[in-house]
Amino acid sequence: MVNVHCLNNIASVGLDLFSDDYNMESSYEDAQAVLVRSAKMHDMELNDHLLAIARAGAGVNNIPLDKCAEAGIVVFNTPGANANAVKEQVLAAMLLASRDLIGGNQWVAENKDNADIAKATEKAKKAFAGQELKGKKLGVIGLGAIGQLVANAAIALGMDVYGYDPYLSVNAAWNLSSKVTHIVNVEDIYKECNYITIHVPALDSTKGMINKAAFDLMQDGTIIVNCARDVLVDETAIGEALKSGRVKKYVTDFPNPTTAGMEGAIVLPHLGASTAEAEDNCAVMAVKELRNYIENGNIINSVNYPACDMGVCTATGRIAVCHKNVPAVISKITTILGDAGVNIEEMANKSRGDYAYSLFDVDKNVDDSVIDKLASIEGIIKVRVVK
Ligand SMILES: NC(=O)c1ccc[n+]([C@@H]2O[C@H](COP(=O)([O-])OP(=O)(O)OC[C@H]3O[C@@H](n4cnc5c(N)ncnc54)[C@H](O)[C@@H]3O)[C@@H](O)[C@H]2O)c1
Ligand SMILES: O=C(O)CC[C@@H](O)C(=O)O
Repeated sequence: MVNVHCLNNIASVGLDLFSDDYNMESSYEDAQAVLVRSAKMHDMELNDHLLAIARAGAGVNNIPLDKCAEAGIVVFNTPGANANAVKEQVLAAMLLASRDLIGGNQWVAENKDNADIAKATEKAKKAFAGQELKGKKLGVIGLGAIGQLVANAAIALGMDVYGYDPYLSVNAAWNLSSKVTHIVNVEDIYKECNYITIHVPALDSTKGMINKAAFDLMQDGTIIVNCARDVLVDETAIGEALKSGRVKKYVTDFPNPTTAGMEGAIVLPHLGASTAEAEDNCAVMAVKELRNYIENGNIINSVNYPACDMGVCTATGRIAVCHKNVPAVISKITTILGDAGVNIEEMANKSRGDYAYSLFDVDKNVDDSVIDKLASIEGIIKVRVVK
């Protein structure tokens, strides 16, 4: 039985994919597999028997990735599974920032008892007039799963789209409309665009990237949309930019003591991925990733270990090894297996930064004493008999 614990609500269509070999009632302390959305895991204990964490979503800044890698815990996310939901919210955000639909709706609610509301409407409505998206310049910072969908949708709405992503993947580039202007210096986005939307992960290198220096380059009346993470924007500086009129509206999906109630901000309660479709997609992908890792040792869509996929094991046994990316680990493993009379029928060895992962399909069951010898090799973090 494999113990599974969910730290957040995970859609049942995903959880239903676990077979009877999984115990869904496990506590966090006893879990071998954890499913999580936004729960903050940085201060949580990581148990020795924890094998994997799957983030049903894109952002993994709530998970201590290095600490997990060091403990041989493979962390997965679900790339692209909620991208359409966020794209649709970004379009809504740009529209809400362009037309005062929120103010207009509030006016109607406040005047609901006025018998002459229809007449009063025609006088009052000029206070809520806005501007169109068509023909405006949109800067998209980060052209991954979400950014590329936003860029393409904005092209379809008649916007002039500028895209910036120095690390753009080949796949993302293939999916991007050729009408998107490729920007190599993000400052050009700040200078040129009427709307700017950000879709990059929260990393040390991206925190505060939209800051006072960026606002100083912008035109008066720029609209900023942030459905990525609050830390990407210097929110003290954006408060000042809203007061000065440099920024006309700040739409953010992340309420915090600085943004909640901020004049000129439209603050949403982290709803970007909150559609039934996105929640289902994320849950299904996350559970499939966990099952593939636990049952086959395969790693697909990890954010702290390399991809490594040998399919379903057809040999007698399979051993999975999380280890440091240092010389001679593989030769030491093969020597120990060879000395034990175990033949390796197939193997894979992949690395990612400081960490590596290896799978060995072997011709006989390996006893515990051999596994203990493998585990004692310097640089080996975790050894698991998958089959
Ligand atoms: N509001 C929500 O509910 C919600 C939902 C999903 C994702 N998100 C956030 O959005 C982020 C992006 O999601 P995604 O699915 O598009 O991820 P992704 O990994 O597919 O795309 C991120 C892109 O950012 C690019 N990038 C990294 N550093 C950059 C930089 N300094 N400048 C420009 N580009 C840079 C990468 O090359 C990549 O193409 C997530 O990390 C998450 O924080 C929020
Ligand atoms: O799980 C959620 O609701 C939010 C997910 C989102 O922030 C993400 O990074 O994928």
